Amino acid sequence: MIEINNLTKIYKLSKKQMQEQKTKKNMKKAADHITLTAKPGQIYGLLGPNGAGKTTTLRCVATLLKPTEGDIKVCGFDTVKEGEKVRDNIAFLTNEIKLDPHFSAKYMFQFFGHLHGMNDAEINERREKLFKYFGITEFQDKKIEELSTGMKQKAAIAVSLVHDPKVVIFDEPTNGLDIVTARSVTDYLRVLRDEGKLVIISTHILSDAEKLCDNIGIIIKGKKVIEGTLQEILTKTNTKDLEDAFFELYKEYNMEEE
Ligand SMILES: Nc1ncnc2c1ncn2[C@@H]1O[C@H](COP(=O)(O)OP(=O)(O)OP(=O)(O)O)[C@@H](O)[C@H]1O
Repeated sequence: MIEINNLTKIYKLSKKQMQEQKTKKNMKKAADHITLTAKPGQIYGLLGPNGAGKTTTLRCVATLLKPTEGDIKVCGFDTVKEGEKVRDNIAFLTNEIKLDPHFSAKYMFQFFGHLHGMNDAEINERREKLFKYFGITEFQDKKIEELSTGMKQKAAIAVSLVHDPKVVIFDEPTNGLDIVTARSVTDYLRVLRDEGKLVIISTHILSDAEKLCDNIGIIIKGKKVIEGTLQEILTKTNTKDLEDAFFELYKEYNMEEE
C-alpha cells in the first residue's frame, strides 16, 4: 500500500535553473499538496504533461527525495523515518537505470541479490524465473555491453526485481523502448499486478494509462486534478476518451496562476 498524504516538494533553483526555466522565482513547487492511495493488486498511473511533477512524486515515494511538507507511507513505513524498511519493499525503476557494462547479467543479478541479503538458492530461483520471462537466459553470461539495447533494459529490470518487492515503482516504463521490449515490460507489470503486487507508474502516454492502469491520477502543475478508473474519469469530465478528458483538464488547470 502507498499512502501519500499532502505531499509538497519545493526545489530551490540555482541562477542557471532560473534562466533555463525562464522564471524570476528561486523556488519551484514541483508537487503541490498531493494526496493519494494506491493498493496492492493494482496498477496506479500518474499521468501528466512534461514537468507536471510525476517523477518528483515517485522519487519521494522511493525515498530518493525528502518531502518539503506532508508524508508518505509505503507498506506502513514512513519514507523519511523508516527509509530502509521502505527500500526493502520496493523496486524503483526508470529507463535510465544502467547496469555496469563490464559484468554479465547473471553476475549483476547475484550481486544485487546478495546486497538484499538473499542466499544463492533464492537468487537462482528468482533468476531462472525472471530471465526466462524476459528471454535473457541465453545471454546471461555475456557482458552487458555486448547485449542489445532492449536486452540491456530487460536485464536492468530483472535485476531491480531480484528481491521480489511488494511495490514496484516505474518512472515512464515504456519511454525510449522499442515496441517489442515495451510490450514485454507492460505485460510484466500486469503479471506483477496479478500476483498481488502494487505497481505505480508515471507516464505521459495516454494509451499506456488507458490500457494498463486500474486507477489513474492526473497531475498538472504539481496538483492532482482528478483520480479514478478510466470510466470514472470519463464520467466526471463528461468526455468519451482519455485524450479528451486530459485536454479538458489541461485547459482548466494549466491556466491557473501559480
Ligand atoms: N532537481 C531539481 N531542481 C529544480 N527543479 C527541478 C528539479 N527536478 C525537477 N524540477 C522541476 O520540477 C518540475 C517537475 O519536474 P518532474 O521531473 O517531477 O516532472 P515530470 O512530470 O516527471 O516531467 P517529465 O515527464 O518531463 O519527466 C519541473 O518544472 C522541473 O523542471
